[in-house]
Amino acid sequence: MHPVSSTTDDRPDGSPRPDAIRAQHVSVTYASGTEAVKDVSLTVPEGEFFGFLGPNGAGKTTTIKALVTLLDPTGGTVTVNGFDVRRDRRALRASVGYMAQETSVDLELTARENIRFACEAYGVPRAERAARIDELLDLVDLAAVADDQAKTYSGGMKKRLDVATALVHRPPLVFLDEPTTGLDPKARNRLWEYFREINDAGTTVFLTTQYLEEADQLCDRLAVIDDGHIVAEGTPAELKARVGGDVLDVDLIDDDESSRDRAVRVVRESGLLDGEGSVSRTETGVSVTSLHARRVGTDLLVALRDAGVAVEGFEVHSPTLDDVFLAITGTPASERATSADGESEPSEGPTDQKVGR
Ligand SMILES: Nc1ncnc2c1ncn2[C@@H]1O[C@H](COP(=O)(O)OP(=O)(O)OP(=O)(O)O)[C@@H](O)[C@H]1O
Repeated sequence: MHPVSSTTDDRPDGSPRPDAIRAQHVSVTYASGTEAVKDVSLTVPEGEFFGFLGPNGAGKTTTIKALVTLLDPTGGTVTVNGFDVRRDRRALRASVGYMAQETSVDLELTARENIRFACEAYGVPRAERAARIDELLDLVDLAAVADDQAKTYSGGMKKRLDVATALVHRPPLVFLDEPTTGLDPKARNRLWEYFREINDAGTTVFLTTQYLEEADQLCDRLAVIDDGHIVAEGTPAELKARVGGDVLDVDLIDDDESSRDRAVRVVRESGLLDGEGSVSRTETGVSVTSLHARRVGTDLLVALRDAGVAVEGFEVHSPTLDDVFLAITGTPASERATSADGESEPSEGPTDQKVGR
């Protein structure tokens, strides 16, 4: 796999930005034998908002853990903020913030107390703590409830508190592991604002997500991981351009597997796509990507009807990152979910612990 190349602008004086993350041929095999990460190479320059996108179980969390020294890679080399993941573990950990998927908030404590605890754990000088706590409470809009116990907070508020605790030591690089999973759209949008603010202030962000829209909204550049391999990389616009054409999504009344397969055959055999484009099953029907999707859409619907395939609805649109995933892997992201058992320990891995603590 080729390393993910940088497209971020150089500095004003023309010198290239140093790399915040440099990972070469990284692999992680768990003791169970699961090869969770296979030959992953990526480079993230300072200041970038980088997205690591992939379905459930693709290897996102394992990659982050290898980057922040919570797991030892089975193979490959990693430097983060110039620190080697094997040789400079302590310095590396002190130089990054990490918001894990599971909350680290102590529900019995208030927001202020949670942040103060994180300041102590990260060694923020005593004299600076009060101001730092107020600054972070403001950043994540929790000042008004700062002295309420965290158990009274909504899911979104707890996530915001997690963001604040990951930032207490002002790390130049922050890892956000699926930070908005399970949140409603309003809470998600609010978190996006903070992530943008953090990045605008100069912090490099490495975000993992299953939400293609999230990656599209926030990220300068993306890598898509599937089954431990990086399968695509580029800016959101570049990835969408890879789809090559517009997308016709057709929902079927009978959307069982054989009906969807039949619809795929009908589209392929219709000859309407002039030998280009692609057609794949979706969860509820079929998706046709073609340079001619807009022009031949109606004819395709007629062909389906004539073949006895009942159509419930359809839509033609410009490609989204969902379409990118489908085009790259041939399967919708949602159909590729595998269960992350999370049971056995990695072959060389130390136990999980919060970075910097
Ligand atoms: N501790 C572990 N022991 C054994 N296998 C594991 C362990 N943790 C994860 N895996 C497996 O490694 C693979 C990658 O999992 P990982 O959690 O890195 O994926 P992910 O992309 O972060 O997914 P999710 O969105 O579910 O967090 C999966 O097959 C998962 O079942």
